Amino acid sequence: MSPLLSARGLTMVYPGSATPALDAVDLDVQPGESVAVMGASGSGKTTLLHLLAGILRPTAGTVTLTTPSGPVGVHALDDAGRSRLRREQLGFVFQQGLLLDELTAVENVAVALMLNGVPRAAATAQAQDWLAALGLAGLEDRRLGALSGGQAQRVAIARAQVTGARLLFADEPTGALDSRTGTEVLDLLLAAVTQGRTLVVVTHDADVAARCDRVVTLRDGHIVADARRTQAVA
Ligand SMILES: Nc1ncnc2c1ncn2[C@@H]1O[C@H](COP(=O)(O)OP(=O)(O)OP(=O)(O)O)[C@@H](O)[C@H]1O
Repeated sequence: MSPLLSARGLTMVYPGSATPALDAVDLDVQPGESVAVMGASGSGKTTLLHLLAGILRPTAGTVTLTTPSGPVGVHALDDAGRSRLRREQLGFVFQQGLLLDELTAVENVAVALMLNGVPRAAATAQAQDWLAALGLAGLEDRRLGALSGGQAQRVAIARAQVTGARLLFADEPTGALDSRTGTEVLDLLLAAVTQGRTLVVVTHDADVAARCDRVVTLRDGHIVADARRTQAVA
């Protein structure tokens, strides 16, 4: 099977820094797998995620995403191209950043579709369906700022999937949650994988990593381990 995402020689040297945050990393992500990215603080996890997802452009190396219309060299796209690719092809579950406190739950999800040209009424209907599927029926019209952390992460998971994105990126999705709520949020992310999506998740949490198909470990900008589980744990 050809990879959904393929990085070669991926290198990032931040301006003003003498050492690379990421150093010639090769990584293939297969469709339908869940990949946890682990490593000590400062090892390059978020940098890798941001390069794979076209949030950052690498200093050197390539990132190739297989899309329905063919392979795309993410590294070679300009800012507008990467922004469009993220909007149309990728889903993000970050601790903060994409969701707006002053919008309601349903508006936060619908806006992802509206940015891709879907009319408001259709976008709202689809957003409501996703929120209901993720256990937020009845909370659609509540402002995001008035939701709990776990509820807000459910909104983020709805938003990440409503556009039909096949590849989801999550950065510490359970980091700010108590363990029970964290488990529920992880259950929902892994359910997306069961339904055919692909997940790359940066985490410090060994429990999260233990439930992913594969664990990639970074140290000082290098991949030092890449372990695949042979059997899924229910
Ligand atoms: N915008 C930036 N400018 C300069 N250096 C940066 C920037 N972002 C990250 N770095 C540096 O790059 C290295 C990798 O950082 P990164 O955030 O990718 O690590 P991480 O493994 O995600 O860490 P954490 O677990 O603490 O979030 C670190 O040395 C960090 O200080």
